[in-house]
Amino acid sequence: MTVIVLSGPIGAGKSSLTSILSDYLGTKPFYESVDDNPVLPLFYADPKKYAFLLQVYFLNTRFHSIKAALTQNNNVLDRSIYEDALFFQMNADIGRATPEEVDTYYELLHNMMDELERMPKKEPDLLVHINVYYETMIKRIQKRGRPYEQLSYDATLEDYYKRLLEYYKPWYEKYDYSPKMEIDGDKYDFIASEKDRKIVLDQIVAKLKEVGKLPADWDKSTAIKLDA
Ligand SMILES: Nc1ncnc2c1ncn2[C@@H]1O[C@H](COP(=O)(O)OP(=O)(O)OP(=O)(O)O)[C@@H](O)[C@H]1O
Ligand SMILES: Nc1nc(=O)c2ncn([C@H]3C[C@H](O)[C@@H](CO)O3)c2[nH]1
Repeated sequence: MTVIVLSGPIGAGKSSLTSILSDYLGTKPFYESVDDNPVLPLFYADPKKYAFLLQVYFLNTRFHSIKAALTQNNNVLDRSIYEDALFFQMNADIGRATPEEVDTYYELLHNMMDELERMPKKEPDLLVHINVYYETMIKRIQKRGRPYEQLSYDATLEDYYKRLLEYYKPWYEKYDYSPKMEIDGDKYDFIASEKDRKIVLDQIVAKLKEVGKLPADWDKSTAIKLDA
């Protein structure tokens, strides 16, 4: 049973790579709740009012996803519960949560993490982190075109996105729930370029072999599925 979690800033390419990777490995994708998320547009319209509610919404959906992923066979998760506190802490640090909300959030998070400790499989097998510079992030956000994420919708989003990038570096360094690896999301266009997609998939396969989650002689052309 192999569980891969993806991480990275907004627009880094997590959903896209989740789809590519799960397709390639023949595993099940778990996507972040965005288009069906009723709180997300409310948050971007009034972040101070909705930061806590949005976080509880994401935390709840991420808890469901990680529990399902850790109990079923072979999954890829687009952003996981391990990234949740990064977002909440950043929003709290810029005054979007009361001390009571901060306390309640961390109590809830710790409760959920304790539950995961009791699962037969407790942690993912690999974290794949996509790095992007601010310029790439903005280009991708514009390309995808969600109205409420655009700088033209709210000019303060520039600070928010830059700050988010700063929170990711220490977060990645500290992350120790599983082996981890970084993908250069600035350099590789794994959407349009077949060559780049192959390079990125090869990097991930090499890491899965290194951590013993794929046999050393695994090859896509002859493989049926990931090692159970
Ligand atoms: N490596 C890449 N090269 C070129 N375009 C990319 C790349 N990765 C993603 N994109 C494009 O950037 C946009 C954002 O990608 P995607 O939705 O996968 O990001 P995400 O990390 O899941 O974002 P979010 O954090 O908001 O959920 C999409 O239009 C996608 O086609
Ligand atoms: N505040 C907040 N907390 C989260 O945990 C979180 N996770 C994702 N997002 C926002 C980023 C993209 O706009 C959009 C899709 O990733 O949702 C979040 N926002």
